[in-house]
Amino acid sequence: MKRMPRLCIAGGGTGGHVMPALALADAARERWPELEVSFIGAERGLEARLLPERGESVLLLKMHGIKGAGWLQRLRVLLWELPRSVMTIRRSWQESRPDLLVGVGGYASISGVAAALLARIPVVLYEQNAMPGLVNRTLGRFCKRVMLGFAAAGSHIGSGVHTVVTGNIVRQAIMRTQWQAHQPPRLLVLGGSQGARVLNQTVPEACMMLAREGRVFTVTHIAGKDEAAITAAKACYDEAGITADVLPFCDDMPSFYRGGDLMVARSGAMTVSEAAVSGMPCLFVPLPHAADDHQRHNALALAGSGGAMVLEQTQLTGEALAAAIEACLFDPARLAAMSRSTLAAAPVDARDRQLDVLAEFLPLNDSGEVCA
Ligand SMILES: CC(=O)N[C@H]1[C@@H](OP(=O)(O)OP(=O)(O)OC[C@H]2O[C@@H](n3ccc(=O)[nH]c3=O)[C@H](O)[C@@H]2O)O[C@H](CO)[C@@H](O)[C@@H]1O
Repeated sequence: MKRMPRLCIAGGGTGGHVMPALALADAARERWPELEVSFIGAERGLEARLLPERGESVLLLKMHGIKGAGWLQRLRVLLWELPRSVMTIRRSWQESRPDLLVGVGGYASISGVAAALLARIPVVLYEQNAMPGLVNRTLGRFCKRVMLGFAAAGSHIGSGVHTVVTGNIVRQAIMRTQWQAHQPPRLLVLGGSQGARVLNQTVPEACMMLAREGRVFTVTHIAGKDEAAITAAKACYDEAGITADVLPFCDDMPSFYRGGDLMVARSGAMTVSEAAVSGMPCLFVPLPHAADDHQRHNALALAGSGGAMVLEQTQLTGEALAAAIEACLFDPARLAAMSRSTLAAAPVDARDRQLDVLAEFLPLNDSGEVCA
């Protein structure tokens, strides 16, 4: 029987890992229609909902993260959950061994990468952030390539690691969005894929102050799953007479980006890259305790081009945020200039660059088609 070439994408947990994984799968299928793509994820991750909804084939592992966990939980993960997951993965490969595994980060990535290395399957890692995480820095030397979402990450990875700056791969529908000014102006709020408490509290407060000064604008606010925060933010916008949509999660991010003039956001890697490709002017509030301060490094990639401003969470009061929003949202010329600057920093050819890296390790014939 003819055996189709197979790509396995391992990782997930939050949107910052799942969304680029989906974008990569779509791109790979488009370039190589015969390629079989499967995923390895965690039962607790966002992928457990999103991938089956899309009809994707996914092996979901019973795994917990170790970030912020106590030592007992860490030991349990490292000595029990990780080896068990590796065995589960290797068993699943008895029938359908992949030709290449891409580790996109998150809980399930480590198990997938470990299983692939043990089975001598080529591994490519994908680091989305401008400051690479410990796992990629450590495992990188055992893998064929490490694809970098931001060029700045390169200087933080050891010399024994083969890195390729590809940029972050953004879903095609978001690539097609184009920034345009609206009247009245529209403010977007995005606390990453899980919401951000500080934005849920401070942005409605700042908006209330602006409304009291007679400013007219609308708000779309993605707040995460915290029901109490959603209710409180809605009440604040209503009291100020602001037309606002507050939602826990948005499944239509292209419309979200199309519908805004300025975004206040956390600076997760994909938020920053999506803002760049859609030309979205931004006020970023980096997560202060992100590992190695990676959210600040991500934000600086756009701030350096002039398309974004970075606001410190420690100094983020309603007044300070209101002043920053005021300075941008009601100045069409400034917004347009910021939009041009974000676009100039956009990873426009990340898709091709990532596929070119994968092509080095997939079984392809001379015409670049996958071969059985
Ligand atoms: C708290 C935390 O650990 N955050 C990390 C996590 O962020 P997080 O998961 O928030 O990731 P990003 O900001 O990088 O990306 C969020 C992704 O989810 C999508 N999205 C978001 C909200 C929504 O309602 N709908 C939706 O589809 C966005 O379009 C984007 O594709 O992974 C990132 C990438 O490694 C890191 O930079 C962040 O530091």
